[in-house]
Amino acid sequence: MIAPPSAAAARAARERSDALAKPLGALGRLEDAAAWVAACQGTCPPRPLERVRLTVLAGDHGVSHAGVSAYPREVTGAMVAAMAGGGSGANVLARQHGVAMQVLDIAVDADLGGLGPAVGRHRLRRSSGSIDTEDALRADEVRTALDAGAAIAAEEIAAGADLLLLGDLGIGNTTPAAALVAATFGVGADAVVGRGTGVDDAALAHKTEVVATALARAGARVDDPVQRLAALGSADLAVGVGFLCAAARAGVPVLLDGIVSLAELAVAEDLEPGVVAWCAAGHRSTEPAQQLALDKLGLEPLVDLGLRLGEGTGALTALPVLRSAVLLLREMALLADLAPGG
Ligand SMILES: O=C(O)c1ccc[n+]([C@@H]2O[C@H](COP(=O)([O-])O)[C@@H](O)[C@H]2O)c1
Ligand SMILES: Cc1cc2nc[nH]c2cc1C
Repeated sequence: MIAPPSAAAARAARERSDALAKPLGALGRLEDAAAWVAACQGTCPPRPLERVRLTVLAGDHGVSHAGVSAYPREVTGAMVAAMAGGGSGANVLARQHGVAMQVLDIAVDADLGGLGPAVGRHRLRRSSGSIDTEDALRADEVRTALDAGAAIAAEEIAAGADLLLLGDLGIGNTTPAAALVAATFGVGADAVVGRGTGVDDAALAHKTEVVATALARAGARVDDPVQRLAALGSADLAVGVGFLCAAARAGVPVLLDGIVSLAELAVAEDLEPGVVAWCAAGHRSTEPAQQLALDKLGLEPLVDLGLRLGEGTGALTALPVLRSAVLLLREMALLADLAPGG
């Protein structure tokens, strides 16, 4: 069990919130958000979230050859290059909000060596297995991926981070993510599969079949989180699980993104109970699996704008809201200090 954030700091934050120059509860869920940051930092009022870092984990998926996405597999490598060059949606928002951002090629089906050594320094393999017909990974590859995720989180924390953001990039990745959510919470493919990049009705039905086939193929092995990642996950998803576990162990809070980060958290919480307390939900994605995981894990997202881009863009969009919550708790006057009569 991972040690929880400070209950005493959360209590102090609630008391301070109640004492601010406003009607009781008038800042709504911003009060919850500020209390979460205070609890994670173990201090009230919490420090401003100045040093924020985003890691985008990129990988390809065997199922992207199986008609489950609206876009071809080649987009993954092209988007990693765009991101390394600063042109993705996530780059725009990271620049706007002063977030240090990196993209890592974990298992892209392309040679991205031309982007320089940093992008590929945690590369594990070329694509992951097609989960409807074979395991995504061997169990030893899952363990290597979990260790890589922990090493990436450690690098980010060593660079100085008040808050970590986790993003994803990979054509087809909503299929293994949905399968992991279904297996974790014991629901069927129908309850988790969504349109991802925008598949039509026929492809949605096919994608549901692919997830159902994968779940049937994996069988009872999915009760074990490592076997679940091996059977239904991918290298990049397993790295994300290791990243979340390590951040929580180190007591560094994480702002989550869409379906992939929620699937990663669902498995992480099984692997090391207590991770979820160190995570906040950035946004509500359009994917049913993300909404199901949010509900099951007891998380309420900060924003709900119909985003379905991935890359960490939902977390980046929510970041100013979280920052506002912290500043309000730090800087507002107290009701008791107001001059009588104004
Ligand atoms: O974050 C989300 O909830 C989300 C929802 C739909 C699509 N995506 C992004 O789109 C890609 C996966 O979609 P798909 O249809 O190829 O499985 C991948 O690069 C994700 O980052 C992301
Ligand atoms: C262009 C494009 C950009 C993306 N960014 C994350 N997923 C993506 C999927 C596509 C297709």
